[in-house]
Amino acid sequence: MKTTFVVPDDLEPARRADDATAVGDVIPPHNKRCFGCGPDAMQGLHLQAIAGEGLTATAVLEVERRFAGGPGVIHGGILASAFDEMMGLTNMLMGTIAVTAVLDVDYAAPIQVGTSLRMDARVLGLRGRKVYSEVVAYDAATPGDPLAGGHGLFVVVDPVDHFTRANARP
Ligand SMILES: CCCCCCCC(=O)SCCNC(=O)CCNC(=O)[C@H](O)C(C)(C)COP(=O)(O)OP(=O)(O)OC[C@H]1O[C@@H](n2cnc3c(N)ncnc32)[C@H](O)[C@@H]1OP(=O)(O)O
Repeated sequence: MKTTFVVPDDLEPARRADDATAVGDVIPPHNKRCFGCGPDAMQGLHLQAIAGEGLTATAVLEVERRFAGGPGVIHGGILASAFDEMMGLTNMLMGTIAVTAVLDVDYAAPIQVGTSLRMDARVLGLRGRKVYSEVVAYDAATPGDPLAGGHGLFVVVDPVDHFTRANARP
């Protein structure tokens, strides 16, 4: 895969929170109406990310017909949303909330409607409030070369302050 996203080579190590979701359990949605993970988002992706060892998580997105962009293949924005959510949920294993500042997607191959898309995400490391994460996606039925990959730069925020200010804008 190819990417222009630059991951600093001197990242600080990130640590799993003591009370993080147990390995093998679903990371709870951060908002029930979230387009990516919320059970109450009627048109959403309904991602269920299973916490892995350390700061990793895995989920499967069933690429439904409603997610199409070009004929028979996933819409690029849907894939970007899924990647954003996967990394955002995985970041939560640190016990912090981090919002996306930069999202980079490598669309390595077309992904057909009907694919069970396995996404493996992990936190790469920190630089102050900045969190660097990555995600790689495969066809769950026939694992081989990745179909797509993503990187994100997230910034840790105080969620009450962040969302209060965001919602107060005129
Ligand atoms: C609820 C969480 C669940 C996750 C679900 C999935 C994630 C999402 O989709 S979140 C929604 C989409 N994202 C957003 O709405 C975020 C909107 N942006 C913002 O609120 C702000 O720009 C925010 C919080 C990212 C940064 O603002 P602020 O807190 O003032 O931090 P700021 O001081 O500007 O930047 C902090 C660091 O990040 C860097 N940074 C910030 N934005 C960028 C950027 N676009 N590119 C590169 N670096 C950046 C800064 O340079 C700075 O670096 P350093 O510490 O080395 O100086």
